[in-house]
This record gives sequence, structure tokens and C-alpha cells, in this order.
Amino acid sequence: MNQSNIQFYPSGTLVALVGNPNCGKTALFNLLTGSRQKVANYAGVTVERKEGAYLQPDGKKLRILDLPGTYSLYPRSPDEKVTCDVLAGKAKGEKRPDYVVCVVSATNLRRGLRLVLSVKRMGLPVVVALNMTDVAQRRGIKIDEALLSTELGLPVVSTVGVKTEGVKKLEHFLNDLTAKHMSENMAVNTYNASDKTETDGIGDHATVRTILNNLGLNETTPHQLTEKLDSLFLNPIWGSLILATILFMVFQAVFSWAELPMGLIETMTAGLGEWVGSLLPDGIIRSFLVDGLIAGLGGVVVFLPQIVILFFFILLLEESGYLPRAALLLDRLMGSVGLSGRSFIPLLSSFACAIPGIMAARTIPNPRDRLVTILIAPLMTCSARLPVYALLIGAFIPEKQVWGGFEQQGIALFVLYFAGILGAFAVAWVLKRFGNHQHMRTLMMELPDYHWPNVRNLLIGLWQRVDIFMRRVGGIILTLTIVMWFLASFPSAPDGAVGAPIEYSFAGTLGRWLNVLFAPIGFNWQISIALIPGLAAREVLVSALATVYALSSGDDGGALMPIIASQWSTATALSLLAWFVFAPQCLSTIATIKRETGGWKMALITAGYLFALAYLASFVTYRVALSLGL
Ligand SMILES: Nc1nc2c(ncn2[C@@H]2O[C@H](COP(=O)(O)OP(=O)(O)OP(=O)(O)O)[C@@H](O)[C@H]2O)c(=O)[nH]1
Ligand SMILES: [Mg+2]
Repeated sequence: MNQSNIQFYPSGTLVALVGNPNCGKTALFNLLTGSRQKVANYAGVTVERKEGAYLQPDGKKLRILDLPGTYSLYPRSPDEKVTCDVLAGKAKGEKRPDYVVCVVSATNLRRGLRLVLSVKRMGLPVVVALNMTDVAQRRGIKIDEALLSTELGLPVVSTVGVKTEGVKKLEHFLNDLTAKHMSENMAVNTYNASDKTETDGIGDHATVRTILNNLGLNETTPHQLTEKLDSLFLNPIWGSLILATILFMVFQAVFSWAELPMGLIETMTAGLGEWVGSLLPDGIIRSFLVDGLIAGLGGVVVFLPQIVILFFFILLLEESGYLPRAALLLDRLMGSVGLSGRSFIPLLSSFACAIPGIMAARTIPNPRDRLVTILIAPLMTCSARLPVYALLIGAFIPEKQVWGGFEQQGIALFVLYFAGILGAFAVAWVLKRFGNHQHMRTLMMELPDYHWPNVRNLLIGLWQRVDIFMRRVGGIILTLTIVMWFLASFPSAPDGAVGAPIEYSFAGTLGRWLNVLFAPIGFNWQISIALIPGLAAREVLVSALATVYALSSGDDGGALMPIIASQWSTATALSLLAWFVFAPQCLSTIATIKRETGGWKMALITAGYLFALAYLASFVTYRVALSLGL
């Protein structure tokens, strides 16, 4: 029997934003819909479709889709395919757009117009949003909108994606999307993918040249500042030195700038613990609030300033347009281990969190490169590791300036980040040996013009990181802290017990069992038990340790750092650091790998090899540290 597929779509007029990478689609999308999607100055930021709503003055809603950027309608990577599928009406669960806003950068009309012509040929009603007109104006590029509109046979509106009033004209246009517009254009809406031919592209080339000629724009005007800066930043020697210096300074700042706000949060947490403790009589509720919630959550929140500082720098680098340059500089190095510069941005995104990093691997056209990038992305030091690293560094690496003013703790953090990168490169190198992949690919990557970071975008980006972090604190970390407190408090100690009550609890018993596995790498039972909830999210290790030690010591809201500094050996701390460089202590990452690779196989392989590496690294670190008498 023949079964036809019935698909249900959300109702309402659907408007899709389409354009080359980095032309400002998401910036416009955010302005139109009030969303806060990620905007950054490099190609391939958006990798999946995102929906928002635009409210017309009469109260009707338009569904707006933000899509990954694409250079043509012949997709070369999974992210471009998303856009092409939506335009062709082949996307799962989504109808074909009713309207397309084709976003074109006024600073690169030549490339943008080719895509406009292809989209127009699909028979979809198109309006051209001529974006970045502010930049074009500053560079003396004048575009006659009316003439461009006549030449293309399409409406053209100018926009500025970084100013609130920059979408006024586009809004007017969207407010005016009357039945007239729709019916007129829908008549030719009979696109079939097989209609496309490569020869259209060649014809478009000539058409675009004619249009540019008619507009008086046949000369390209390179951005002089960009050219000057690139001669420095892309220089193999100076460029590499600058890159290393930038990265090094970032880690220095993460420690030195964060000291004051961290101290404040610590004092506040301790004060809150004492205050709540003094209000309540000794007992279960007091223990839950003080040793469970305040100690556990406070232990994690204290690292917020460091996360904010790290992201401040990452966002600066993203917004300025420097990132693809770093990718280009490192292309050769990455090539030597079988990766291409294309993997750089997905890997760099993994410094925030492996999940967006793994998703950003969709921009990599070669399936093998994409898979290797996904497999090693969890080795990049995500921000969830920062609380663990900072706790252990703070407790075991003395604050001291070495080598003419460098802060020793900053260097330690740099080394840990570097260890992750080195691990990732080593794994990529081993995978290269396995594969039959020997040919070199040249890196084709768009280098955007440099621009000053937009303060609003920067603040939005920072706020989002704070929001994500606090949601984790209030969500998964809170839940697991409560579970941990429960496990560490019950059953209570029997009468006449000699040790601390926690030793008789579920956590104590379980910790001792697990310790059989972890003792060879120097972990005590407290660490062993904290690693279990820490599997869900890395920061939970810190809150879990804070709860376990708060319950053991009987102090009200005492800081965790001095406790572990006095109770653990340096060898144990170093071993735990090595564990966290490798261990996949994050269920969401494993789930994302499953989704992005289409099955459990790669997810389980990743988890397996990372745990094995973690155990090995910790074992070696612990033994070497012991032999050095640490
Ligand atoms: N000066 C100026 N900058 C803009 C304008 N529109 C966007 N930008 C900047 O251009 C960069 C790219 O913007 P995005 O919105 O991320 O571009 P996109 O088209 O969504 O890029 P992909 O998702 O990678 O395809 C960001 O740094 C924006 O701040 C504009 O009209 N003027
Ligand atoms: Mg985008």
C-alpha cells in the first residue's frame, strides 16, 4: 500500500533570512524579533535554523527564520544544507518560506548578488536587505538602491544590523506584506530541485558583473585598515607571537582581575552561611541550608567572575574579526596532525562549551574532518572546567610572580588549557594514522574585515554567559547538590560511632567502594563520590566536594579551598587536574555527539577513549608527583 507522508507545520506567514555567511542575518533577526542569538564577526556562526516572531502593527505575527549562511544553493557542508533544504521546502517539519529576505552585505555585493539571483530563480518572493550600509558609507561605497532594485527586478531596502533603527525600512516592508505581494509572487512558486543547473551560476556571474557596472561599482575597494593589520597578524612570525601573547594575557587576566570580585562573593557566601546558621537550631534543616545549599552553590558561584572575564576576551576576539586569522595561522600546524584550519573555530567554540563547538563542526565540508573535530572537541577546556581548575590551582599553586612579573597561577591555568589542546592534537594525529587520509587540502576561509566590537553585542554576549551559568547553578547544580547532601547525610551515624557522621552515610559507603577503583590514581573517597554527580556537569564536582567537606567539618559555610589545601596531597590535586583535562564529565556533550553523528556508536567511543585517557593521565601524574615527593 502506498503511504503518503503527511507533515504538519506551524501556521502563519513564514519569512526566511538567507544570505552569505557573516553578512548580518542574525543581527537583523535579533533586531526584528527581539531574540538574542549569537552574532560574531566570522563566517559560520549560525549552524541551525532558529525561529522568532515579528509582530506587525495590526497584531499579526510573522514567523521569521534565521538560517546558516550559504555561498550558493549547492550545499557543501551540513550547515549550508539546512538553508538549501528550507528554501527548497524539504526541511523536516517546516513548510517552504512564503517570503525570503535575502541579506546582502553592501561591502561585498558581487558575492551577495549571485546568491540573490539563485534564490530569485527558485520562484520565491524575495526582498533584498542591503545590510552593512554604515560600513559601506564609511568606505565611500555608494549604492543606488532604486537602480539596484530595477536591475534585479526585486524590492531593495537598506539596513544596518547593529543599530536599533537600522531595520526601520525592512520593518515597513514587512508591515506591508499584503496579499498583493504574496499572490503576485506565489504564481511562479513551482521550484523543483532538479531545475537547477551549474550553468545558471556561470550566467549569474555575467549578470552580476553587468549590474555592478551599471551601478558604477566595478572596482573593488579593499579595506585599508584590514590590509594593514593583516600584514602583521598573518605574518608567520609576528602573527604567531601576537597570537601566543594574546592567549597568554587572557589567562593572566582571568586570575588577576577576578581576585577582588571572587573575594567579595566568598565573603558574602561565608557571611550568609553564618547568618543562616545562627538563626536556626542545630538540625536537619540547618544542615540542608548551610552545608547543602549555601556551601554547595556558593562553592560554584564564586567562579562566576573568572568565567565572565574569559568570555569578555573570547567575545572581543570573535567580534573584532581576529578569529579566522588565528585559524589561518594555525592551519599548517593543524594540518600536521591531519586537521584543517576549518576545525579551528568549532574547536575554539568548545572553549566555551563543547556543545556549540560540536554543532559548529557542521560548517566543515569534509565528513572525516568533521568527525575527528567532534571526537576531539570535548578535550578543549570548556568553561565548566574553570571552577575545578581554579579551585585546585587556588589551593595548591602559591600566588607568586615568576619570570619577570607573570603570575604563577595564570601560568598553571595556561598549562592546563595547553594540555587539553595537546591531548586533542595527539588524538587527531593517532586518528590520522588510522585513516587513509594523506592528501593536503588548501584552506578556503573567508577573512572578514576587522571592526570595533559592538558594545551592545558584547554586553548581550556576556549577559548570556552569566545567564547560562546561573541557570546551571539554579538547575542541574542545585538538584545534584541536594541529592549529594541527602546521600551524605543519611543514614545518620549509629550510636557510639567514632568517625564523622558522613562516613556512615550512603555517600561515605559508596565513596569507599568507588575508592577501590580510584585509589591507584590518588583520589580519596570524598573525590570518588563527588565524581559521580560530576558526571552530569563538571562544576558539580566543586559543589559536591563543598557539601561533603562542609558536612565533615561542621563549619558554617567555610570555604572549600583551605580545607582541601590542608587535607590533600599536591600529588592528589595534580592527578585530579589531569583527570579533568580528559574525562568526559558531561552527559550533555555525549548526547550532542550522539545527535550530531546520528547514533550512539561515536558517542560511546568518545566517552570510552576519554575515560581511558583520563585514568592513564591521572595515574602517570600521580606516580610521577609521588616520586618527586609532592
Ligand atoms: N557595522 C555593521 N556591522 C554589522 C551589521 N550587521 C551585522 N554586523 C556585524 O557583522 C558581523 C556578522 O553578523 P552576524 O549577524 O553574525 O552575521 P550572519 O549573517 O548571521 O553570519 P552567519 O551566521 O555566520 O552566517 C557581526 O560582528 C555583526 O555585529 C551592520 O549593518 N553594520
Ligand atoms: Mg548568523
